[in-house]
Amino acid sequence: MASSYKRILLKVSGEALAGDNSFGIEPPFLQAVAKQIADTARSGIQVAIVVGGGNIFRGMAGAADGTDRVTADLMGMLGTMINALALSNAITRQGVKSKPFSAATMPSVADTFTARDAKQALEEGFVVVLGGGTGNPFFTTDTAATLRAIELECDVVLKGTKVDGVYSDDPKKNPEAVRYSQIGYDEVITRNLKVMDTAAFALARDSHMPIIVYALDEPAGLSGILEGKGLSTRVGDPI
Ligand SMILES: Nc1ncnc2c1ncn2[C@@H]1O[C@H](COP(=O)(O)OP(=O)(O)O)[C@@H](O)[C@H]1O
Ligand SMILES: O=c1ccn([C@@H]2O[C@H](COP(=O)(O)OP(=O)(O)O)[C@@H](O)[C@H]2O)c(=O)[nH]1
Repeated sequence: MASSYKRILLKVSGEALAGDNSFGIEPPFLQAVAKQIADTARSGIQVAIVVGGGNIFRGMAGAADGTDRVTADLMGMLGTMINALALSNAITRQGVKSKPFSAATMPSVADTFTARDAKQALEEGFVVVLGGGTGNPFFTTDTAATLRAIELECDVVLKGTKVDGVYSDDPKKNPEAVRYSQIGYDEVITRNLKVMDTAAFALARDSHMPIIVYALDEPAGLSGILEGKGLSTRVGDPI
């Protein structure tokens, strides 16, 4: 079955690039993620990526150590930019055109994100890799993913992570937790299911933007998930 999606936004967490380590970028994991993205792009789907930075620096952790939160979040956003450059380059090495954009102005590093320029790049066949989150402190790259998906008129947000969907409780802590195959926005928010933050789910709800949560090591891969194969959870309007 072919995918019905024309343009998708994939959120890749920073930790996915660190593999078994908690810090930095592990080349085999970077290449594996880049290959999944390149395969999907080659199938004709336009792909925008928002990349996290948890493998480099989290603002909350910096603030807990005494750095002021705004400075710590700027450091976190710079971390996401390092990942964006690495991932965009890895996608190019897979033989697919890719262009990084930055939410913050840093002209010698990457073009500054505008929806207009990013959409044009998508239409020209580039995979766009968006670093710098929303460009504002106190936000996360999950919220950035939802925001950019809405701005770029994507059909869906894919959240590639370490678990294969949204569970009734954190599956890493509670082995009794059960996975939903689909769930409504209000239910994830009221049950406080933490696979993405509330701001991201609320933004998605208000724009009716569906979110698919799946494991980055899912054997069906991103292309399979987009064709409805493998394990995942779809968060959307209740049916
Ligand atoms: N109800 C839940 N369903 C699924 N995962 C959950 C839930 N509650 C907490 N989690 C945790 O959320 C994590 C996925 O979010 P992600 O943003 O990729 O990780 P992190 O925020 O640690 O970088 C999973 O590793 C999982 O342990
Ligand atoms: O819009 C944003 C997105 C990210 N960040 C900072 O960047 C860090 C890394 O992003 P995130 O924690 O979302 O990365 P992930 O968990 O996806 O690897 C965060 O902790 C924040 O400090 C921010 O300030 N504003």
